[in-house]
Amino acid sequence: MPDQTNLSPADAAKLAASRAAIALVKDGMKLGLGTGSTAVIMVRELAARVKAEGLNLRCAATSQGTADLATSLGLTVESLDQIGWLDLTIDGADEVDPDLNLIKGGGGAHLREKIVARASDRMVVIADPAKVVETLGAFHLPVEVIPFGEQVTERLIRETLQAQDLGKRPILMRKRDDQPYVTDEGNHIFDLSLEAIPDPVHLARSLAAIPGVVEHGLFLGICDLAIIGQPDGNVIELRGEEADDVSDDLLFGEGEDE
Ligand SMILES: O=C[C@H](O)[C@H](O)[C@H](O)COP(=O)(O)O
Repeated sequence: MPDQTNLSPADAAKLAASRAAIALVKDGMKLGLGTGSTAVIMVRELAARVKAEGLNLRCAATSQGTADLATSLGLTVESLDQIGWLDLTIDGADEVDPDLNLIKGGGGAHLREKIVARASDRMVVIADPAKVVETLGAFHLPVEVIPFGEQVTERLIRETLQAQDLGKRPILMRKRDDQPYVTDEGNHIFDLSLEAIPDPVHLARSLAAIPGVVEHGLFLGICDLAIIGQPDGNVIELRGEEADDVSDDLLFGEGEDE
């Protein structure tokens, strides 16, 4: 297992969060495995624990990349439909606000991630402190769209943003090697630079109502617990109503007034 002292502060924090989340895993559980750099650390730690303790788990992955990694490390990966319903999903996030609302999809996996998270009794987010924000939106909001008619979809997204006074900043099609980025489902992604999302519920509803939009990266009311790792190996847990005060400490420093 990696030694915390050899890691960058961000990776040490991700490792601390991963270890705390994995402590929630029990023998016989059906688990959802997230996607992204934090999830990679978590999957490696999980595989090490499964090997050491001989745990019997069934896992559903939120991306092909995670499925490949987990399988290569000896975890049992099945499709979500084979498993049916999950006890727990552990995933990273691009932003976490004091109400445990999230932006996800920086790695392009938010569609499968949302399906897997909603099919879980519990979703636990693991993150480093940089992911904790007061208001969602500094991170670009990923919106997965069907390639058919995507310029029309972009126009409808722009009109939606304008109607909510969010339309002044660019909408960029995500690219890889100068070509549109293609998701695991064969779709494309528009990244919306919004700076701040004052009413995530309103925006989420409006985006979901656009026909070519498959899924946006706002995860509202889905996360049950956020475990924020610290570079020194400690963790801070944000849950429900307590999250407000604790995330103030993370945002503004312990004991400081807002
Ligand atoms: O699509 C990717 C996922 O939503 C990731 O969980 C998210 O982007 C966080 O990734 P990372 O752990 O690399 O910061």
